[in-house]
Amino acid sequence: MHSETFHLPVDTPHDVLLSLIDRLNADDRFHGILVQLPLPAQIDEATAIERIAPAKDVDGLHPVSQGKMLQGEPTYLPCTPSGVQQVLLRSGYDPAGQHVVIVGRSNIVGKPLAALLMQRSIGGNATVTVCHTRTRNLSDITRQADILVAAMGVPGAITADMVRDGAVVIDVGINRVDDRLVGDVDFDAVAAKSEAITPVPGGIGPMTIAMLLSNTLDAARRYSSK
Ligand SMILES: Nc1nc(=O)c2c([nH]1)NC[C@@H]1CN(c3ccc(C(=O)N[C@@H](CCC(=O)O)C(=O)O)cc3)C=[N+]21
Repeated sequence: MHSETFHLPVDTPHDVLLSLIDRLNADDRFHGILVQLPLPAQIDEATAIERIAPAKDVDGLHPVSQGKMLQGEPTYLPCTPSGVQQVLLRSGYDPAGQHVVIVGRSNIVGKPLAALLMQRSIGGNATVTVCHTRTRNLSDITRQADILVAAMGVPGAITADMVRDGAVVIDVGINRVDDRLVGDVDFDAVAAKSEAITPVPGGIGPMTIAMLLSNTLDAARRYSSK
């Protein structure tokens, strides 16, 4: 697989980034493009993502991809949400009929994950609750979760008292604290009472990368068969 990383200076003008995306859209050597987020203030994130050709949107964040996913149409799925779905399915925790509580409502994790897990499809059919900074009595809700997904980006925010005995806990947080990588879950205390839990590092991060590669392989196959 051929891959190139374009490291642009933090003060890159908006139009320079858009021209690079245009160039990569038109270059047959690339079947997939990912614009690493977050972007600096002079760049409008939504405009940059919309500039990616939907056929090359292996990150699954283009509004066309997100719209199709919401409607249950085939498309590139966003990598972290589909990584969460796959780790559940492949570990024997089908979300169907389960109460999944997602804490966090970002465009990259919380919102698309809710849409994915509620679909009428394999890996879907969950009852989904989304919590966020304006949620009242958060721990009353998280304690009702069969599957609890921590995606708020606050180190150690999910403590043991917020988790039902025997729950399955998915930690999506990637926080750097004193040069160490930690998740959004207070791992040791929560691990002691949960049925299963994903660690950080070594959990959803590598699943995200695997889904990106899988989407890119699909993109290359689709390109060569057209
Ligand atoms: N457009 C876009 N799409 C993304 O998917 C995206 C993004 N922007 N911006 C940043 C976040 C973060 N993210 C990670 C993916 C894998 C690991 C990962 O695999 N981490 C390893 C540890 C790596 C280490 O030790 O440094 C692990 O969790 O085991 C981490 C972080 C994707 N993101």
